[in-house]
Amino acid sequence: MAFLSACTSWRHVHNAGFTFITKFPFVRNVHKLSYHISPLSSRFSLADISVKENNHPNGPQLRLQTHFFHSSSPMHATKGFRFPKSSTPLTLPAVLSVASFANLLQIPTRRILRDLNRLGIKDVFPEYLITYEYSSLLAEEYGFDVQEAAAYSAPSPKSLNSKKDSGPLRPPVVTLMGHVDHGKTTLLDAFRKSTIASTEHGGITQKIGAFTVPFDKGSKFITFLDTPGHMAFEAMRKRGANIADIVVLVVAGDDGVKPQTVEAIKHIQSADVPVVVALTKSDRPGTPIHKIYEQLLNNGIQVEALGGETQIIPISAKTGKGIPELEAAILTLAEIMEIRASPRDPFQGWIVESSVTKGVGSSATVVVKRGTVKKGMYLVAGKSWCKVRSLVDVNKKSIKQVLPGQAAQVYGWKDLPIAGDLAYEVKSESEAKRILSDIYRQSNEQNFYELAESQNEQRVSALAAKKSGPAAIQEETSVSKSFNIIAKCEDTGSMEALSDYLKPLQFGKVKSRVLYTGVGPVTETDIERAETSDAIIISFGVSVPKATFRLAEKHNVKLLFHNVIYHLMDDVRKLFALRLPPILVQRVTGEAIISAIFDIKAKRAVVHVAGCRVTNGTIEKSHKIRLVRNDKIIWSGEIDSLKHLKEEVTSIKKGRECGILLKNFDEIVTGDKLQTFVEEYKPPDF
Ligand SMILES: Nc1nc2c(ncn2[C@@H]2O[C@H](COP(=O)(O)OP(=O)(O)OP(=O)(O)O)[C@@H](O)[C@H]2O)c(=O)[nH]1
Repeated sequence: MAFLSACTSWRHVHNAGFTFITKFPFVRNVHKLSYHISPLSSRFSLADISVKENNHPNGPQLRLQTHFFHSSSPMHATKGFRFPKSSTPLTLPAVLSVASFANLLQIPTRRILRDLNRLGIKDVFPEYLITYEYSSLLAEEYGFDVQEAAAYSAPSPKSLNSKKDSGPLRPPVVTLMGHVDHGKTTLLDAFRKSTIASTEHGGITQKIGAFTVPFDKGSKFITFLDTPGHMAFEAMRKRGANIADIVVLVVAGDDGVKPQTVEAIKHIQSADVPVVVALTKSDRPGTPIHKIYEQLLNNGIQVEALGGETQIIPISAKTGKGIPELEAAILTLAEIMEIRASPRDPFQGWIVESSVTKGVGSSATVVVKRGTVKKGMYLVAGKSWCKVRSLVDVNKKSIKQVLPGQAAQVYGWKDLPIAGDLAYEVKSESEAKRILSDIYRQSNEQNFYELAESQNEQRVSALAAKKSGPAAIQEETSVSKSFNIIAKCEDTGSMEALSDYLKPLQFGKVKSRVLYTGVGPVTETDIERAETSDAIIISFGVSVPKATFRLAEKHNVKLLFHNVIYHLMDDVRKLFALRLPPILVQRVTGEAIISAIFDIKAKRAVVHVAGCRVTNGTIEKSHKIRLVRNDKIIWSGEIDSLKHLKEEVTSIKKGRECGILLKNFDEIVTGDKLQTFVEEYKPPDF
């Protein structure tokens, strides 16, 4: 097994025996298969295994070639079956059941089951799913010429940040990046003379906004992308850096370099994009400029004032100070970079955001990197295509075309493309459909492989658990505990951010499981699915009508609605904590300090009674009590007697004095603290 996995070039191994082809992502199946075939070696003389890695168009492949040669080989010795005389061409899907495979090959199912069994694949049945590498192996051994389906043929995009483009200069795409609340949107407002920042939910940006702003009396333009600073939106920031020609890194002068500034710098560096630093809020007193220079330098920004090439421009979006200098710096940098694109080239660009509007359908914000988008054109992006129905610019004005370096809303998508998808022009509806059918086929293959793998794995572990008895079954079920979530969002960008936050949630053996996410309102189907799968539903940014809340309540489904990511995160964590096994905690109900010790004669001996003043809460006689000395719990137990003056009482409130006799504990000293407490179960802090 280890031997097979170690092979990276043609090798020959004696005493082995058949052929299979596997794509790189499923190489781990090689291990499984090699495990499965091991029983064979004792039964058959197997001839030759060759392993080769080559440059297949679908990615690296491992090809293992072997030949059954022995007369006792199950395939060759099979009675009553005539192999195709010459190799008959056969195309196999990614995954199919044993029964369908048998049908396709016109070989009796029981014979295939038996041969699989002999190959070491035990407990197979007609519905058992076999993946391509198994089916192709078998089919070849039955004499078929297995042919692979055509590979995905979408045009591969040239680098969209190519500096080699010819054509006229185009407006630069400038992404604003930085830590939350450092002033990105307010800076954009200053450029646009708008007031977006004041209208945002929770005062934070939660989606990428694209705005084309005129400068120099309309002779020049810059297309700005505003990115969210909250930690949850890392994927959007990364995308923002990848799409940008230039990044403006926003750092608040009064706060300096913070975690999301550092993260933004990493994305800027990995996208290899030039940067200008805007030192915002410089109207506030005491901006420690040199400290910030050092922080930036320590994170790889070569500050101009310290001999590097990156300009740091102090600005105030409130007073307008430094704004013209920042604008000039961006335009000069763009001129030096000579960002060119021909409007006549085939269109290529990026989807930066996408959403569904009731009555209008799917729309996507597209940034054009080269070529022109016009009404009537055919576009493909991700798994969607579109005949451009209408175009709307950033001022919500209907336009006829979008030129390179500009952003606009494109309407007419058949399905919703996803933020971050590459968008490109195709010639016709039929070309778009052909490309998409290839894309879908590939993605279905991947899904099928995963489905088959998980089903087969489940079977293997179920069998193992059955053999090991009830304890193993118990262990298995406790591992698979999950906090199921269905999430509906306003747009694909927030859907991605929410998924990125939800998917890794885990505490001990309890894990989150995002059943699915979608764009649009919560539907009755979502509620029914949540009910059957014991899931909560999250609606992020899409308001939920009262009737939907009522329906969810009727089905006993928890439905959360939030506009602001950090409020949503708080609530999700609370609900997750409720699914965790509760922990036993001691809640202190009263505290008293021992100020004197009285020796009292009891029936047979002298006992020490603690003379106390209650300093916090109420001392309840019925509660448990513990003694704390030098911040350490020395003892815990029960109260034997609680007295106010001479009267036995059940409780004593803060500020009053009392005498406490502890049950079976006598070693008290003045200054000790007595705490009454109750024990309760509560969800662990998560
Ligand atoms: N005094 C002063 N306040 C500013 C300046 N720029 C932004 N602010 C304030 O800083 C706060 C945050 O500003 P935003 O523009 O929303 O910050 P942001 O970086 O876009 O925030 P996120 O997008 O949520 O990451 C707001 O209260 C602004 O009014 C500035 O130059 N001077």
